[in-house]
Amino acid sequence: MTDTIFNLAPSPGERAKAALGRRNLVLVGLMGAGKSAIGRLVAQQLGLPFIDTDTEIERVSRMTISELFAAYGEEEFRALETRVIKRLMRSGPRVVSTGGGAFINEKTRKQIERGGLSVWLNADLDVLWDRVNKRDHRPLLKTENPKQTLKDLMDKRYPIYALADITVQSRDERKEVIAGEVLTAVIDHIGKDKRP
Ligand SMILES: Nc1ncnc2c1ncn2[C@@H]1O[C@H](COP(=O)(O)OP(=O)(O)O)[C@@H](O)[C@H]1O
Ligand SMILES: O=C(O)C1=C[C@@H](OP(=O)(O)O)[C@@H](O)[C@H](O)C1
Ligand SMILES: [Mg+2]
Repeated sequence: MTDTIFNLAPSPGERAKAALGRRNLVLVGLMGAGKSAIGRLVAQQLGLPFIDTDTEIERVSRMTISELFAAYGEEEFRALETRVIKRLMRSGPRVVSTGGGAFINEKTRKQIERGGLSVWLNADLDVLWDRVNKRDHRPLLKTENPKQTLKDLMDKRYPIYALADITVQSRDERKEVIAGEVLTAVIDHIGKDKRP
């Protein structure tokens, strides 16, 4: 009997999904914060579709992000990014992981504010560096001193990421734990919104 009652209690995923309604859950933050990896897990727990905007841009352009930067430059990439996010924010719900620069662009940020609930995956420099250092597919980090570049981007971008609806600390902890904290933060945030 107790078991039956226990099993009927909604899971954090179900509660967060109900709280989200038709809104998209949008992950923002710097390169290496875990937006793509955590977003995928969060979507699984919510039972919602998952879209990574970089993957979507690569799909529609039939080029990798590095190829796009090399052939057309960052400005053209940002224009594509804005267009993809605008389209995604028109319907929902789903989980959307953005590229690190998306939320920094004012036009894109306004679109996210209208169609989504934003979550900043905040992380310190050493955590980010450890993660991005393992791969070389990020064009903005192809500099003489990529760790310093990352630090400069943190200084510029963190005040803007801080405008997100919710902040979750991404750190040296299992991905499932961070994904669980995102769900709890969504439930808490929306609960607070509804209080008189
Ligand atoms: N909590 C975590 N623990 C260990 N590795 C992680 C964690 N979060 C992300 N990663 C790894 O760090 C790398 C960068 O993550 P990714 O999701 O691509 O970041 P972003 O999309 O924010 O740039 C990936 O290899 C990913 O698997
Ligand atoms: O920070 C940025 O401006 C960028 C981050 C990348 O995505 P991730 O944050 O998923 O690495 C990708 O969109 C592109 O290389 C530019
Ligand atoms: Mg990513």
